[in-house]
Amino acid sequence: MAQNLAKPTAEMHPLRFVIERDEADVMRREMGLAAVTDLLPALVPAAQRMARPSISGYHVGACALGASGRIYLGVNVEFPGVPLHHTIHAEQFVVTNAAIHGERAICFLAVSDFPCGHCRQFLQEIRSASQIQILITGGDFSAADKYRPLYYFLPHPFGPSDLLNKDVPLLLEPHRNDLIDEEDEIGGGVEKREICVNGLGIMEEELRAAAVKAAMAAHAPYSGCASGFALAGCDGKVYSGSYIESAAYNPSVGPLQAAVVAYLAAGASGGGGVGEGIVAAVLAEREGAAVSQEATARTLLAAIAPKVRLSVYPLRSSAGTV
Ligand SMILES: O=c1ccn([C@H]2C[C@H](O)[C@@H](CO)O2)c(=O)[nH]1
Ligand SMILES: [Zn+2]
Repeated sequence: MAQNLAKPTAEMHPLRFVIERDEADVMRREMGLAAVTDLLPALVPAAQRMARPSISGYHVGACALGASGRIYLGVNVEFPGVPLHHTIHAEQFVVTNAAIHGERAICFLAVSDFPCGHCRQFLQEIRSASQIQILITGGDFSAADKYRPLYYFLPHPFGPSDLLNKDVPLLLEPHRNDLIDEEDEIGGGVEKREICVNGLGIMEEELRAAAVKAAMAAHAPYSGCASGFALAGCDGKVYSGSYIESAAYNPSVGPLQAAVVAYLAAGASGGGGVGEGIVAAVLAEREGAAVSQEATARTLLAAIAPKVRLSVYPLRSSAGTV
């Protein structure tokens, strides 16, 4: 299908995945737009151009406005060599991007295409999801005229309230999973081994701590398998992401996918493959839970960064549940 990704308004600005409130206001005024909600659809083509659809060639872009006033961009990311279910949808990317940056709510969302059923379901993990206002900028249906609430796109939803008590935190709400880091317990912190790559010294301990912190923040109320993933780039920086479960299970975003979102959102991968520049990887996950991310994470990591060895750190739940 032909996709028109060129739109002059979005061309004017550098491509970034997080736009601060003040910057968004400057952009809005420069573009002569009345409201920040008009800026979201204007940025969708810029988001589309940053997509990584190396299998389909189909660029999906999403722009979300957070309660903080920040704008988050999201794109679809495809992974050649592994099954299609590893794909990150643009809507999943934008929500994961917001979660990584500590956003507490998403109010408005502009997307280049209709969100698929799986994305409509994924959005249900956010409290009051049915009120999120969504505008579609492309497609045959002329929905670009106005925002409509998520319940218009997904009436009669199945969601967290079908499985969880009301007091369980939902996605974007603060999580503090009750986990004990076994390495810390046994040795008072792992031996500080240096992984020297490209002349850079990257502390495994720093990666492990980032992965554990991400696991503490994971949204895993259905399996209890909280997990987090940390990647090191050849710039010596650490990028981490938390596992996000869906009440319907299948639309969940794995911890490595979440870390890939952090990596791409920071512009760390350059223009090449998604895994370009990744030099080290760490998974921290609760052991003995009903599910495990390790095998899947190894498969995906081998596809995007074949030379990188994965370190896995087990975590224990102090309360017996997460
Ligand atoms: O809601 C949707 C539907 C599809 N895609 C992506 C997934 C895949 O990369 C490509 C073709 O399905 O479009 C999204 O990002 N969001
Ligand atoms: Zn989707």
